[in-house]
Amino acid sequence: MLKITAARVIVTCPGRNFVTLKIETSDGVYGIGDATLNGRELAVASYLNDHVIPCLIGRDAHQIEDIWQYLYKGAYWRRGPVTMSAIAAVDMALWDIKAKVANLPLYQLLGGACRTGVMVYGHANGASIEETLDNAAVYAEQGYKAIRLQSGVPGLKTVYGVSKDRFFYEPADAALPSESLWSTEKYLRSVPPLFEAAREKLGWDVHLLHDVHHRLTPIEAGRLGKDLEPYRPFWMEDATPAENQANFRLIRQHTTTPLAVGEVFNSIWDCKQLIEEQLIDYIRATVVHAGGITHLRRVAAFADMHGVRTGCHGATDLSPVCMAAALHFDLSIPNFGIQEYMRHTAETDAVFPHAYSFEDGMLHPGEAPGLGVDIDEDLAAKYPYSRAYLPVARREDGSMHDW
Ligand SMILES: O=C(O)C(=O)C[C@H](O)[C@H](O)CO
Ligand SMILES: [Mg+2]
Repeated sequence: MLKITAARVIVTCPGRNFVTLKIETSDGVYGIGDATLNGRELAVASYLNDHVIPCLIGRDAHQIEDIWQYLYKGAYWRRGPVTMSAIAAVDMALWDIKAKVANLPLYQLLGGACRTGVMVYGHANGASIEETLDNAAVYAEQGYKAIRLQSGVPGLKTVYGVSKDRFFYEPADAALPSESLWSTEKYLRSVPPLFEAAREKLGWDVHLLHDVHHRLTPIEAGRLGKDLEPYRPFWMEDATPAENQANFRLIRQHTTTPLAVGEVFNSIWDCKQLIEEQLIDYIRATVVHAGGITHLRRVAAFADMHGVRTGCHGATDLSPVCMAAALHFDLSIPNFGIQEYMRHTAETDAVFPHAYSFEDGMLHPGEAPGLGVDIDEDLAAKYPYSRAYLPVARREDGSMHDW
């Protein structure tokens, strides 16, 4: 038995907030897990400190599945982003421990590698089409095989997903939610010219992606998907809010543009109908927000039965611990699609030293035992928590719009 002797939550803010769980065992081996939920970080820290850690002490760290079931079924109040991020952090840490004890990189415990590397996509953005495509050209020169394009919208002051910084993008932008103005009509007019110009400039050998950030109704999403078909996007992401999974039937009726959704999902139940009815082509649920490696493998297996591939979220608000775990997962599953890769800053990378590396448009988790990532607690302590929120969107008449 490998007894869990201690566990603690480390909150740090090297430019943005991260929450990390560290579990220690009787053999001195420890594991870490990402528990970061952007804009609600302290809720997960409390869920872990006040409701999970007391139940972990004394348990056998090798019993990953039993502990997962205990934390999921035993919670009574099942699911939700806070609960499932807390469970995810425990799950990642326990897989880290098990792989360290086995002296193997985690992907070897998940069935070994199904591929030589993990194809990633970078984030090109800019205030104008020209600026966005100049940014995209840099990613193409760096060897990226896939690039997401997000451009400013003429007539709108700011657009979510368009960073003030050329290469680093931090979604949480203020200590209280900033408010941005939204116009669907202006947005819908702006995207097709962006993709037409992108194919002109970048050619057809690079995958081009776009994120709608839940802003359209199903029929508007169908219209945008149809408008983009001539430019063959790799996917149109978060086209419409997905609480009503049946909404995607309407989009599917109008366009063959591939659909991706799921970065806000926290369990298989959020995507069961979407997958079963093949209403999407890529499921974006992540290790940190969907219950960890144990649950995400179930989602991937279910998706594989229905011809759906993975496309895990990988923004900067998912820590390098989650990125490392995602890469082991991505390497080991048969229906991997693509992995989002928003590079972290040097400050963040210093707090989370890691073995994963980028080469020729792909990331690889490396061969270090476990997840291959650590947290420098002394350095982490130098960056105290600093409240930050994601912005909200209001329409031109002042009414609230879908996130
Ligand atoms: O990376 C993406 O696809 C995003 O949509 C960014 C998210 O809005 C961000 O990670 C939310 O915290
Ligand atoms: Mg997104």
